[in-house]
Amino acid sequence: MTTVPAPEPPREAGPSATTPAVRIRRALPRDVGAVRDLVEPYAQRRILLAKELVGYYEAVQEFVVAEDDTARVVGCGALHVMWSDLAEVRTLAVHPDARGLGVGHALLEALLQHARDLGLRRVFCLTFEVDFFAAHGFVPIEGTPVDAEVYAQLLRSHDDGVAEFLDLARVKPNTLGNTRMLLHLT
Ligand SMILES: CC(=O)SCCNC(=O)CCNC(=O)[C@H](O)C(C)(C)COP(=O)(O)OP(=O)(O)OC[C@H]1O[C@@H](n2cnc3c(N)ncnc32)[C@H](O)[C@@H]1OP(=O)(O)O
Repeated sequence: MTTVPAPEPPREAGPSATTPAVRIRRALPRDVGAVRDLVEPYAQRRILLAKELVGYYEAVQEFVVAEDDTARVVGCGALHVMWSDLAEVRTLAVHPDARGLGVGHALLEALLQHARDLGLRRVFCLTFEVDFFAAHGFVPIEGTPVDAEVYAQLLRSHDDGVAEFLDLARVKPNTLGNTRMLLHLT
């Protein structure tokens, strides 16, 4: 569990400098409703992958959330392990009121630290937010960064996110315009 200090005051016009501190912590099953409410508007705009409510409960142990000093969940993100050395950052979302204040950065850093703690070497993401991820060391890639044997194993997954990672035809409409990015952890 990490406590994130109060974000720096906005550098330009933006939310008030009185923005409360946020705390990054593991998501609990009771957070699922708030996480779904956070993600849903972005999913409707096809920025994030839509999920059924049951899907959030199934994945809750992959999630961290950011809560403000009123215990309101203002951000979330997940780390999904793909293979022995590889995971994907998923469902990173910050409430529109809280964007541009460092909450997304704090969530992503927590997920990347979790990846390091798990002994992973590489983290993938599929995103429209290329500059944000590039600022954290991700670089755009082409194709799927696994060998043919691992690719064949991953094809056995029923997970839509894995299908997107593999760039399968059935999920191409979900991924149009997204950039595939990879980070090598240090
Ligand atoms: C793998 C995936 O999940 S891809 C999907 C990613 N999610 C989305 O696209 C959903 C919609 N977007 C969002 O929810 C958010 O904008 C995110 C998650 C992309 C980023 O979260 P935010 O909290 O807005 O990001 P954060 O504030 O940490 O950083 C954004 C920018 O604001 C800047 N910033 C940070 N703190 C402050 C501050 N106090 N004042 C002004 N700017 C600031 C950062 O430096 C950064 O600038 P940069 O992009 O030039 O480096």
